[in-house]
Amino acid sequence: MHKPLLAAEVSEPGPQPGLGGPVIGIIGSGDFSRSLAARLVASGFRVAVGSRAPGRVSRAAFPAGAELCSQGEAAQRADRLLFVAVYPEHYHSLLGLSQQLQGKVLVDVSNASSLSRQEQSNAERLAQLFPQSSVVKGFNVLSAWALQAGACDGNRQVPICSDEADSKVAVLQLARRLGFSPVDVGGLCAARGVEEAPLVLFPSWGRPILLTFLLFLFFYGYNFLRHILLPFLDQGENNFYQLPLVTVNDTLPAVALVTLALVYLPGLVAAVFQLARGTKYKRFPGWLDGWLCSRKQLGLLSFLCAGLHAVYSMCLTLRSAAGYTLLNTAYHQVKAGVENSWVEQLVWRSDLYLSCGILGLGILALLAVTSLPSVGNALNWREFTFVQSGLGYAALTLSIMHTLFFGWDFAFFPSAYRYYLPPVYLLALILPCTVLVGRVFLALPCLMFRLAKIRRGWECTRHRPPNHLEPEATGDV
Ligand SMILES: NC(=O)C1=CN([C@@H]2O[C@H](COP(=O)(O)OP(=O)(O)OC[C@H]3O[C@@H](n4cnc5c(N)ncnc54)[C@H](OP(=O)(O)O)[C@@H]3O)[C@@H](O)[C@H]2O)C=CC1
Ligand SMILES: [Cu+2]
Repeated sequence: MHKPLLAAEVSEPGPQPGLGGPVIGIIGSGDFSRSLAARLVASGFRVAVGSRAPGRVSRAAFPAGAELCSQGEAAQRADRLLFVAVYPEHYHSLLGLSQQLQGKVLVDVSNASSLSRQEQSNAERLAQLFPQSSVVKGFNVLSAWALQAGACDGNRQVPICSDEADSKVAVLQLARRLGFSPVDVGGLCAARGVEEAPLVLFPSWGRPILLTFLLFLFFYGYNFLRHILLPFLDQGENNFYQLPLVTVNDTLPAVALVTLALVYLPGLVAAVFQLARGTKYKRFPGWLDGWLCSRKQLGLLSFLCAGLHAVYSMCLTLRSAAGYTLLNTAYHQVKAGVENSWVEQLVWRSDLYLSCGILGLGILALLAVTSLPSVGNALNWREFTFVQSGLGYAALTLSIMHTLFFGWDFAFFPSAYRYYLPPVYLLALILPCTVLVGRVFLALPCLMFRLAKIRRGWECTRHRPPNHLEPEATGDV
């Protein structure tokens, strides 16, 4: 019923380059206009770029298939779609074009200049200025450059909204033909959110960062209490010099270990849910969904803490305090007449924990690299699962071993529980060990086969033998 918005709409698979595809208009000749024109021409459309002063615009900046003309001419030449690539504060300067723009679809591509939900959206303002045209909001990609970037960015999602269904369909089709994945986000009242999306700072990182920060605060506070405050109050020991480096370095591995455990815990919880419900088709609770979606961020934060811990550890011996302690120990040893202070057991301990730590960090680095979209996309499904799950558990196991070797047998002596507080590494081990035990438990054949069946679509209620199904189906239970 709606008139074809693009000539190409009738003849799939789309307009042919140079063969007279539909004309798309663009008002404005700035950065966005140039990038859009290049992409439109490359996709086979003809383009009319309308400028206030076409003679002043550099012809070389636009592709050969784009025609530079006045704003009025562009409005007239456009078959139906016109992009408004002008800053919103200049929309009113286009009012003289109202006649030519009548009945046309105006695509508002502007981004918000600040985050303030109360304000009217730019698109709604444009719709008020041009009541005779229909306004569609869309194409809010991260930058004009992202718009131009070809195939590698092709799957980028672009939200699109409008109150006019026909016009919205036309813009959705155009976006698809330009290689984007358009998402219909509803009416023009959604425009404000669309305009603000490029301004939101790391939306998926807030909670993981907060969680990591809280863990840091907890472990740092615990270390401060156990190693600095209580010894000071109790025996007047002055260990405050440890605050900037030693205490931070005692805290970072604990945070890294617990955060890494938090990457793998939601997967186990999800498996338990599926086993208990006997189906994978029921939605997980919201908190679990959110947690599952934060695993990549948590993993990268864990890697950051582990990396910092490695750098801090390498600097430990550079400190003046380390030099003094070594000299003092040597002096005491000379006085006591001890010639050889080699303790075979402790030599093994330090070599083992260092080696496990280095290997664990190396694997974490590999995981971090494969979590980059460009690298992850190059792996097939099996490779990705192997790296993210198999190697992930290897990193977790090595980190636990690193901590266990570090703790050695000291945890078995009462002196480790100064002021009745267990050492921090013991606290940090609780969650990771629970995750590892949970994983081993799920690898038991009976659970593993049932879970594999569920993940292939088997449902316990549907596949039960009829005599089991009956009472439930009739509601007798
Ligand atoms: N959707 C997205 O992801 C992105 C959207 N944008 C949006 O695109 C729009 C244009 O951005 P961009 O191309 O970077 O900006 P530019 O400053 O590079 O270009 C703006 C153009 O507007 C034209 N214009 C028309 N009327 C006026 C006027 N009265 N005063 C000044 N200029 C006028 C000018 O062209 P001429 O002189 O030829 O008339 C100028 O080249 C903005 O609304 C911006 O928010 C920008 C980047 C990404
Ligand atoms: Cu360590």
